[in-house]
Amino acid sequence: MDFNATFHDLSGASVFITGGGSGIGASLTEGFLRQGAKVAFVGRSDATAFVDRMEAETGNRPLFIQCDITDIAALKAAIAQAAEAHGPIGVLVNNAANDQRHETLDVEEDFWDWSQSINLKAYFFACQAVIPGMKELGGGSIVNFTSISYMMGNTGYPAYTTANSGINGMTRSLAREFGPDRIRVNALAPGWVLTEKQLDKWATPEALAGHLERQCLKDHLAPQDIVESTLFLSSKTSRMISGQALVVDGGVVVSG
Ligand SMILES: NC(=O)c1ccc[n+]([C@@H]2O[C@H](COP(=O)([O-])OP(=O)(O)OC[C@H]3O[C@@H](n4cnc5c(N)ncnc54)[C@H](O)[C@@H]3O)[C@@H](O)[C@H]2O)c1
Ligand SMILES: O=C(O)[C@H](O)[C@@H](O)[C@H](O)[C@H](O)CO
Repeated sequence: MDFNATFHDLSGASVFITGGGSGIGASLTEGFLRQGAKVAFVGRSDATAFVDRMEAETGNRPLFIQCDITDIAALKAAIAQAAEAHGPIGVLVNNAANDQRHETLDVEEDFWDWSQSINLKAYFFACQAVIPGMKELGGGSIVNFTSISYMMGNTGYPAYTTANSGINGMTRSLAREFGPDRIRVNALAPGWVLTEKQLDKWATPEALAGHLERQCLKDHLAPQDIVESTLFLSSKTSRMISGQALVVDGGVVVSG
């Protein structure tokens, strides 16, 4: 993968990424590794082949910890393990999510709780778990992945869009509370990013064409298009940016 920017302070930084083994997360892992960061990531399924490939391609081996983030005790233990290996976490990227489609009238309580536990609850408790270490470090950066889906008023996954919106509220509140500790908390809202999963599951030619119609820029987004924005929010380059939502969507959501 080719990146333009170097963020010098990310070299040697202890970075924790949820869902860093596939989709956008895999590109994030690679992006941070190429900056020389010490990267730990969690995911549900074994990622040894990906870790080996990353080491071969970047010369920097990430630490993979198998963990289902709906198990908050396991998530906290994974963060503690990463901090033990790499030092206190200076950058947290809450990236893992699940955009499984569902109809409002079909949703049962169990599905709702499952969706919120991945798409919102795990985000909060990951933030809570890294904050004491960030205080020790004298600061840190948290990047919470959300989506433009709720801004577009998309249908077909209301539990997911509810969580996406909640992430922005949580981001602003934590940014206010921990700003005095120099901990920055921002959200990053991608547009439609053509990961293998999206291509496999939802990207019909009609849906792709309709979405491109709504973008100012007429190229589809790829996972690597999200990486440098994340590195920027993670790095001290953005030292006075906190409580914001950065939209990276090719210009679907145009403000003003
Ligand atoms: N791809 C898009 O078009 C798009 C658009 C807007 C926002 N986003 C956001 O970007 C982020 C990444 O999306 P993506 O498309 O790469 O998703 P993805 O489904 O391709 O990957 C998600 C990752 O999270 C992991 N994960 C999911 N549930 C988990 C669990 N319970 N425990 C541990 N790990 C778990 C998966 O294993 C995977 O590695 C998400 O926050 C998503 O909301 C994506
Ligand atoms: O993660 C998401 O938010 C969704 O999975 C995607 O479907 C796109 O964002 C949406 O299609 C944009 O219109």
